[in-house]
Parts: sequence; C-alpha cells; structure tokens
Amino acid sequence: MTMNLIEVRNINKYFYQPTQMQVLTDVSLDIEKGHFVSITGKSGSGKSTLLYLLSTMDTAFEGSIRINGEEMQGKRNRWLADFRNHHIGFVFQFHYLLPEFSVLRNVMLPALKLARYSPAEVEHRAMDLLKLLGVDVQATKRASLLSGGQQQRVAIARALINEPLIIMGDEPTGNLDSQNAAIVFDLFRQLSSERGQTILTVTHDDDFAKRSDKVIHLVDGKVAH
Ligand SMILES: Nc1ncnc2c1ncn2[C@@H]1O[C@H](COP(=O)(O)OP(=O)(O)OP(=O)(O)O)[C@@H](O)[C@H]1O
Repeated sequence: MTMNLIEVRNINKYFYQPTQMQVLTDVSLDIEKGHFVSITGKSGSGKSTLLYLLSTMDTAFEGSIRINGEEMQGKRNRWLADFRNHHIGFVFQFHYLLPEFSVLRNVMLPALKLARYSPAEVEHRAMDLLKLLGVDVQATKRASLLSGGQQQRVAIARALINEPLIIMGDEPTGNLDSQNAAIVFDLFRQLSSERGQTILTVTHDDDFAKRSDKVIHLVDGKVAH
C-alpha cells in the first residue's frame, strides 16, 4: 500500500518586502514515502521557497502542509524544531560543516544533541555512514582539509545520522563535479529504494531530475501539470 508522507494543499505564499509579491499560488502536491522527488523550474519560480516551507522552517503561509500525518500549519516553533530534528535531514549546496572539528565529530553532533543513542553507539553509526559514503579514511581529519566533494559527502552523512524520514536538498550537487554529483545521486537512489527514505531536492540538473521518481515543476509559483 502506498502512503503519502507529504500532503500539501492550496498553499499561497507572499513576501511583503520590498513590495507585496505572491511567490507561490495554490500549490497542492503529494509525495509518497520512499520516493525520490525533484523540484524544478526557472530561477525565481519559487523552488527554494517551496522547499523552505516543506522543511517547516518558514511558517508564514496559507494552506495546509501535512508531513507524516501531522499538520504543520499553526504549530509552535519549538514543536517544529523538534519535529525537524527527528524527521528531516538537510543537504545544502554549501555544506556548512564546522571546519575546525573532525569529520567524525561533525557527523556525530546532531545525534549527540538528540540523545537518542549513547555516544558510543553514535560514533559507531557515524563511522558506518562515513564508510557508506566512502570517506571513513578521513574520519579523524579536520573537515576543512577535505576536498569539496568529500565535504559534501560528510554533510550527507551528517544529514543521515538521525535516520530522518525525509532528506531535503537545495541543489545538493550544484557545487560538485560530475563524478561526485553521480556518487551523490546514486546514494539518494539507494537510500530511497533500500531504506525507504524519502528524498526531496531542488535541482537545476535535468538529468538528475529525469532519473527521479517524480518531478514537481514550478512555473511562476504554480505547479505545472
Ligand atoms: N525572503 C524573501 N523576501 C522577499 N522576496 C523573496 C524572499 N525569498 C525569495 N524571494 C523572491 O521570491 C521569488 C522566488 O524565489 P525562490 O528563491 O524561491 O526561487 P527559486 O526558483 O528557488 O530560484 P533560484 O533557482 O534562482 O534559486 C523570487 O522572486 C525571489 O526574489
């Protein structure tokens, strides 16, 4: 049986500075659990705005966003932060690792904050993820000493450490050469098909989008059908 992990109904989103502007208009969509979904569209079409709403970091919108059966509209910031920590992993174009910390420490931090597992278990799981991503040899190095592609893989390990239901990416391969972009793509594929994790990424890369399970294409803030 399929299940919609994300259900969006009739979203309108406005920005008020410098002048009032409607960025998303009547956006409705469903995302199934375990699917790999790309959000595409021209620059300015509203992709990042939509992802930001779905990530629960922006709560100023009209309409309904249900994730894993929970309505996000009207929830308090603390509740949303807790929901994000448990269920959503983020991968950005620029990875925001802590440069002075070791690779291993960077990956462990979000899990230590959650305190769901003991530090020893967290370290074990972090090492497993670094292995999966092919950067385990670098575990004790300072993050700033790794190449851009390696740092991005470490950032993905960090996004996965709390076993999120959903992995969200804003141009996660935008800053990578084609070889590293292919590694990241294949990993996302594997996470969705083998672990049932749901992947949602904004991308400008048509090949990347074509090979995902579903494409949400935005034109002027509306979903194109
Ligand atoms: N915080 C904000 N305040 C005011 N306007 C904003 C804000 N964020 C985005 N916008 C505007 O909303 C529109 C959509 O922006 P958004 O970043 O969602 O587009 P995008 O499709 O992700 O573009 P790109 O591909 O260039 O990243 C743009 O016109 C942008 O200028």
